[in-house]
Amino acid sequence: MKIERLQIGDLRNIGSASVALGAGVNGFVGPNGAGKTSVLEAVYLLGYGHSFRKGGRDVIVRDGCTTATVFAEIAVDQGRGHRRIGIARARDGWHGKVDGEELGTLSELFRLAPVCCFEPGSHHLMTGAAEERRALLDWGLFHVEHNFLDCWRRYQRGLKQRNALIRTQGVDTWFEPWEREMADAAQKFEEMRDRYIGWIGPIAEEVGAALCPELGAAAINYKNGWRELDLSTPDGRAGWWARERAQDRDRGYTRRGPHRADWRLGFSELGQPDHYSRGQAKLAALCLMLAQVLVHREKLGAPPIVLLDDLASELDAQHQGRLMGFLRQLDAQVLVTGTHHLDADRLFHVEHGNVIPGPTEP
Ligand SMILES: Nc1ncnc2c1ncn2[C@@H]1O[C@H](COP(=O)(O)OP(=O)(O)OP(=O)(O)O)[C@@H](O)[C@H]1O
Repeated sequence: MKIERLQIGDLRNIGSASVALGAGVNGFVGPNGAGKTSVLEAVYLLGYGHSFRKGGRDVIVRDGCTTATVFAEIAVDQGRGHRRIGIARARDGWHGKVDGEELGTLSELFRLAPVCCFEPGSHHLMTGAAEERRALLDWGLFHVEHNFLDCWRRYQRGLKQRNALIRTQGVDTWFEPWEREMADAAQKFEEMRDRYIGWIGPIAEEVGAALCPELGAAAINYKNGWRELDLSTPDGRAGWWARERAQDRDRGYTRRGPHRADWRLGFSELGQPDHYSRGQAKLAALCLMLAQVLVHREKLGAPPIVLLDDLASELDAQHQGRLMGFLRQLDAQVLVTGTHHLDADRLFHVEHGNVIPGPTEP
């Protein structure tokens, strides 16, 4: 999909902006605090229903206003179809719309708006907690495997119930139905994760070789969250959870299962991901994101939208050049921000929350 027009209302310092985006690279240039990242944030909200920046949900709403809105006219099916999508952050929570219809759940909106983002905090993906990395993996699966969301939700519901029983000293027989439900859902979505890792592994290797050959060979390291337990036993996952109940009660939570899975991108010339420098962690995160862009394109026929925030301060000129060449080859729609001139197909000047098309002064 590609965004043809983006409309933003009362988001951060942007009162009202209507932006006609082009295919290819759209550059947003302006001084610090102008509102460039907020434009990217608006697009990100369509794809995730939350920001990539820290802070509560309400900080995105412009001071003194009640609701932040983002609407987009998008082209789908290689331009053969058009949809109107929107999201609003109001006092009572998030609201989504597709073609004028209010949505009961936002997942329909997210499915229409696949977005990948590389921003100044992306290095945390490699060096921070596993939760963010799992979310990234599951984002990829959500788009390419249609049953994923259903299985994932069933598993999360079961897990929540099991953890509640652990905390409230529930008797063993109450655990069994939830453990069976979790096992059924987990088996299905772990198969999907295995498949995804199988697809992305060789692609990540190629991306690493193209983007940062100096780091050596890239390889995905995936851990399924079971810490080597043999899942092929006759009673499988449910059996393990039953046998581990006593220890889980001691620890106060379910210690094993796909909710503890993790994945990272390692390089033959680097040490453990935990020891990556900030710059190395950024490159690894970028390679992982690009590999996801490629898997998405291969499975769904078109790449997701790519957001690159403050690229010039994140990557040196050589890596920037390789990245942009890569994205142009993929025919991805890119939104990139910077404080100086950007190499873009279409430029916008951003100042005091206004987004103005046209050439921009360096
Ligand atoms: N809720 C809010 N209401 C009004 N203004 C806000 C709100 N939250 C942030 N701002 C302001 O909006 C602007 C948002 O800036 P943004 O981060 O988008 O700028 P930027 O152009 O990307 O800047 P930089 O180059 O420094 O990263 C800042 O000036 C900030 O002070």
